[in-house]
Amino acid sequence: GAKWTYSGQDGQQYWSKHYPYCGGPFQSPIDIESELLRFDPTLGPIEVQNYDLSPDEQLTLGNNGHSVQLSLPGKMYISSLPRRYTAAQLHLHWGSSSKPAGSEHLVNSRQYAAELHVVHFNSDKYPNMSMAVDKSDGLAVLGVLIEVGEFNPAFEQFLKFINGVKYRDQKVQIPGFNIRGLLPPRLDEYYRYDGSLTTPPCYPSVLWTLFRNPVTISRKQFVALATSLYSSHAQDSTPLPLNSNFRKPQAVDSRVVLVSFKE
Ligand SMILES: NS(=O)(=O)c1c(F)c(F)c(S(=O)(=O)CCO)c(N[C@H]2CCCc3ccccc32)c1F
Ligand SMILES: [Zn+2]
Repeated sequence: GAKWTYSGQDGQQYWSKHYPYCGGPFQSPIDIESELLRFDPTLGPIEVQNYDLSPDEQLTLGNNGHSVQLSLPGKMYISSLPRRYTAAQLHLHWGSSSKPAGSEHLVNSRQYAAELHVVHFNSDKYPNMSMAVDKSDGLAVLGVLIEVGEFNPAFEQFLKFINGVKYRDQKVQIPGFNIRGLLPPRLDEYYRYDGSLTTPPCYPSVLWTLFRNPVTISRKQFVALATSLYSSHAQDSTPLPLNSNFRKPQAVDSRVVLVSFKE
């Protein structure tokens, strides 16, 4: 489709010109404010299967010009939702080294340094991501807030390869590792709401699960993420740094955010 960026002449306030859903309802991300929350006792712990990948398994780490993404094997899935949601890829959103706040979701207007998204599609109903991406029950994304603190060995399993994907469309094969290690310890505390892709085409097709507890990466790890990548191709004369790749919070309208925890 048409090119889009996070700022400038093709920036997020113009996305709806070519991608009408971006100007529609049920958009993500949102600012998760306390007064929107409703405790839902039926929200049990998130259960994931086959996230512990063997190092014999090869994953493709890539720079798609909008984020750094890691392809995930179809044996990984979420088993605690009414339908099986099979993993497709994970990617991140982050700020810049000068402005280290780059999460997409905010919690009571607090923006975290970065955010991890693990994208899954409803494989009970659809054969692949492409068929699921624009269906209202098509996708489920697990979101993890990231703050700067302790070094994170799980994130290092792919961050250590980031210099191999500096430029748009570069890809490298990396050994599998335990993807569960990227998630916070507690999968029973999360926010839940109906939303959308946070990039064009912004389809309102995502069941969002944002874990309550952030994880940490070290400042060195954050700086590597925020300063290593370019959205331009290697041969382009003007290298465009890839950072601050987060969409601003969208209107909540009459949506309620469910929470799996009481206080
Ligand atoms: N925040 S978000 O809404 O979760 C989100 C992103 F922010 C994001 F950048 C991506 S992208 O890296 O593919 C770059 C542009 O779409 C995705 N990809 C999804 C949706 C698009 C189609 C597709 C096909 C296969 C695998 C994943 C995806 C995305 F879902
Ligand atoms: Zn995302």
